Amino acid sequence: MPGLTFPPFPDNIPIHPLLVVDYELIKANDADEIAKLWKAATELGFWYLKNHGAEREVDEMFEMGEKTMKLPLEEKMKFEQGDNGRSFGYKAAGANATDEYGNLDTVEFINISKNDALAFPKVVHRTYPSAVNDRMESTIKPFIMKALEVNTTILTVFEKKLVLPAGALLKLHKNEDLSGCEARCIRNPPKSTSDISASANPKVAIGAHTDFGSLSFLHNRLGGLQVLPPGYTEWQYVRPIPGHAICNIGDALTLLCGGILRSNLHRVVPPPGAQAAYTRWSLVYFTRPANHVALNALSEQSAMIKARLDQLTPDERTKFETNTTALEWFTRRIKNQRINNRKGPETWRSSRGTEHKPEIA
Ligand SMILES: O=C(O)CCC(=O)C(=O)O
Ligand SMILES: [Fe+2]
Repeated sequence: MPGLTFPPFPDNIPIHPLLVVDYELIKANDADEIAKLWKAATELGFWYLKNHGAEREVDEMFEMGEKTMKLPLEEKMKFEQGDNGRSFGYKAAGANATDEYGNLDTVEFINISKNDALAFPKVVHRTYPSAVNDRMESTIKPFIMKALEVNTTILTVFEKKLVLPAGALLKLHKNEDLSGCEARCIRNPPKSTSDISASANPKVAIGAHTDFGSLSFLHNRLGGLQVLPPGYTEWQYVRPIPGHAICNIGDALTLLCGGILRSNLHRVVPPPGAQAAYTRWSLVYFTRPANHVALNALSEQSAMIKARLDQLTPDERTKFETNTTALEWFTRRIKNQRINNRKGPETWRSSRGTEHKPEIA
């Protein structure tokens, strides 16, 4: 995959421009860049991140992903995540619903826990296929370390902007704590030529969702990611830009800050135009709070978060007092997406997070 050239991303489709944030300037504490990051994180919840310094690690992760997905299905299934709401391990194509009707997803992916990667060869949560183990120290750990650095820098900015005490967010995301933090490499198969010509209503690869955790650090090469920005009724594509990561806020962070930072609805469809004939690879690092963290707004630690909650009706406010832990939140969402657990539309609804339009599929 690295080095391959793809047909261009088409111009004649609805595209949503994201703000471009320069990571080097964020690290240098540049006030204008921090203002841009804050605007992106509070208005849409998605932005491009350039100069993140992880390109080499990202390419190597895609190589690892390709090797892993090339293993026989029978071998990969030995490491399947299962139906109990565990995320780590392999997920086969078609194991998750993409909507309340029970349509199936088309992606396979491998999720590698941060705790397992940092402790390797010690097993914290579970074991992985050989193609993962072979690259754990040379590729996966370095990628995770880069992603952690990026996400820690960004969380530190948010902590200040939310006028939280220093370390208030970081201490909920300690490296040594057990958490749902994971790296995910995703493969979506190419569409056949007949599918492409009949693609007025393309099959959804990953259903509409908000991410579960705090921050996502995403890398893709082909189009297919779509966002539903506030006030829109039509999905908008996000154009992949070489060397630019896509970052977004997840539910856990939205909940902790009383909704000031936005966790926006998104989904993945087959790549647009001539790109649809290619296998689509993507890679995400999900930063999530430690398992024990209660997902309630931090209003006692920030007058800004408290003021935000005070503007809400009592009903709206209860949304930010989930009284569930991060582990319970993830387990519920993951478990109810699994098609094997489906009883009816209510199962899909039970998998929902803070989505502002849960009925949209
Ligand atoms: O593949 C992509 O571009 C996005 C993947 C995604 O949204 C996810 O895995 O949560
Ligand atoms: Fe996502």
